[in-house]
Amino acid sequence: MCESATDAVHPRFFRKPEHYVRAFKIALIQMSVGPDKAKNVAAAISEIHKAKEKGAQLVALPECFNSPYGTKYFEEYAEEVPSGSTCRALSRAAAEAGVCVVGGTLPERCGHALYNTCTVWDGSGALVATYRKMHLFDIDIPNKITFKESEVLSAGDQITTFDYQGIKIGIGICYDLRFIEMSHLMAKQGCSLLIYPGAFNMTTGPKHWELLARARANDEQLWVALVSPARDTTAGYVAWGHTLLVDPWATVVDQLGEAPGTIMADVDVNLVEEVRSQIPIRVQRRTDIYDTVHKK
Ligand SMILES: NC(=O)CC(=O)C(=O)O
Repeated sequence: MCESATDAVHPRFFRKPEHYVRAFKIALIQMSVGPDKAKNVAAAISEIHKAKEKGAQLVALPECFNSPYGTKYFEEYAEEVPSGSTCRALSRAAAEAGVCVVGGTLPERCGHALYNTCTVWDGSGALVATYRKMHLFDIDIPNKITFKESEVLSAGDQITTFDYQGIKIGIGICYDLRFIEMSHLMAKQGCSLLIYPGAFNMTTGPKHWELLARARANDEQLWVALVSPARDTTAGYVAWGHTLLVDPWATVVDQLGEAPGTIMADVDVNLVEEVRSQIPIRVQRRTDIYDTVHKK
């Protein structure tokens, strides 16, 4: 078998660990979420196993997959991370299926504070990352939608990435998608994929959901996955749905509609390198004139 030029010159120093991969199969689960927490969690676990059977190696769930999305629900549905029953179920499912699980989000209780939190589990069921939504969803569009997460939630303050078999993945939650500085810093930290569990609504969804996913993919030349709950028109907050995957060329690889469903696709990091080498904006930035800095 041919050795690559790099291996031939520096056999010891440049060889990547055996478990590193260049591509993997991702499953994005757009599931229905209702008021019955146990039923929501059981549905998520069942979807993780189904995705594994179809070949998924990393499975991502939507924002608020164990609770309806709304400030009046967070206190009642909140759990401690990682000791709560939802986290224990996610850990068990990840270990039984042997897949990495990006556990959407759940309302987290920590002392007196509540957070909108994403947990990430590896294929042995170990917690590898916890991310608390950093930009709270406080908006007021008269006669359309007014929402104020900050009435009950506290904001996280840690940009969070994790390693999946040599591929760095960043996590954001819903409204975070609007903040280019955050995605830029995750890209600077080496991410090839950003996953955002999210639940845009019937006003902002059609206007901005796909636009922002493609914008972030194009700005940072990486993969972007947005994972929404399915639409429930009887809910207090009606989610847009439209779970989607965008590649580093900012092309929509697949997008669901409003109904429950799953996107199964290959995420190939070679594409990240292809775009970044062919359109080299990363090395052409005028950081002598401007910059984006990580303060915390
Ligand atoms: N629900 C959110 O956090 C964000 C959202 O719906 C939007 O930005 O629009």
